[in-house]
Parts: sequence; C-alpha cells; structure tokens
Amino acid sequence: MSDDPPPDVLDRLEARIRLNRHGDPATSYTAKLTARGRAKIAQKLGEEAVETVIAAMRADRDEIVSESADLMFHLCVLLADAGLSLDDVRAELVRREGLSGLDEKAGRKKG
Ligand SMILES: N=c1c2ncn([C@@H]3O[C@H](COP(=O)(O)OP(=O)(O)OP(=O)(O)O)[C@@H](O)[C@H]3O)c2ncn1[C@@H]1O[C@H](COP(=O)(O)O)[C@@H](O)[C@H]1O
Repeated sequence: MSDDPPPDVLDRLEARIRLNRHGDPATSYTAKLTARGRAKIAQKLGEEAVETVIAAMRADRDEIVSESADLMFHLCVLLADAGLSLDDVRAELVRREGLSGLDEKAGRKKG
C-alpha cells in the first residue's frame, strides 16, 4: 500500500480530522471543537451554513467560496464525530445518481 497522501484535498482533510480529533485542544481547533461535543459541532455547522447563505445572497463569489470551505470542514468534523466518512456520503450520492430529485420526492411515502 502507498504511503502517499490521498490526491483529493477532502480525503486529506478527513484523514487530518481523524488524526486531530482526539489531539490537544490547545493546539488543534478540530480537537477543541470535538471536545465540546456533538451539539456544539452541529451548532457550528449550522452557523457556517447560515454564513454561506448570507454570502450567496450578497453574491460575493470569494465569500461564497470561503464560507463553503468552512461549511465543508465543519461537515467533515461532524461526520467523523458520528463515525461516518465521506465515502458514506459518496455512496449515497452514487445511489441517487440518475434519479431526478423531483421523481425521488414524488416517490416518498406520504406520512
Ligand atoms: N479547513 C479548516 C478550517 N476551516 C475553518 N476552520 C476553523 O474554524 C473556526 C471557525 O471560526 P469561528 O470563529 O466560527 O469559531 P470559534 O472561534 O470556535 O467560535 P465559537 O463557537 O467558540 O464562538 C476557525 O478557528 C477556523 O480557523 C478550520 N480549521 C481547520 N481546517 C483544516 O483542518 C486542519 C486541522 O486543523 P487543526 O485541527 O486546527 O490543527 C487544518 O490544517 C486545515 O486543513
């Protein structure tokens, strides 16, 4: 097996988060946030989502990119905390491939 880092930055970020999450909160934001618990991680994810929405409404491209990066980082921290991985999300996206969102919605069981 190769020791080279994964070519995709999200995969490298996921690996870094897995290494850091139980590290020293004094030197790692990932560790500090993880130590504050699932609810705090989820809250931060929500804040970053709102900041991304605000950037979108301002139509500021640089801000949208920056806030999206914050959002994706916090999503990766949440997935790691839940014992999930980007591959789990990728598998779900693969499962949905070719299925129109409108058809999927129409096929949902009525509650
Ligand atoms: N991509 C990111 C990344 N994006 C955003 N952030 C941090 O997310 C934090 C969000 O800022 P906020 O002011 O909203 O959060 P806060 O200061 O905790 O606010 P409160 O909730 O405490 O009020 C900032 O500290 C950002 O630096 C990130 N921190 C780390 N990474 C990546 O994760 C790697 C590991 O980071 P550490 O675990 O910190 O070493 C880094 O090398 C980067 O690659």
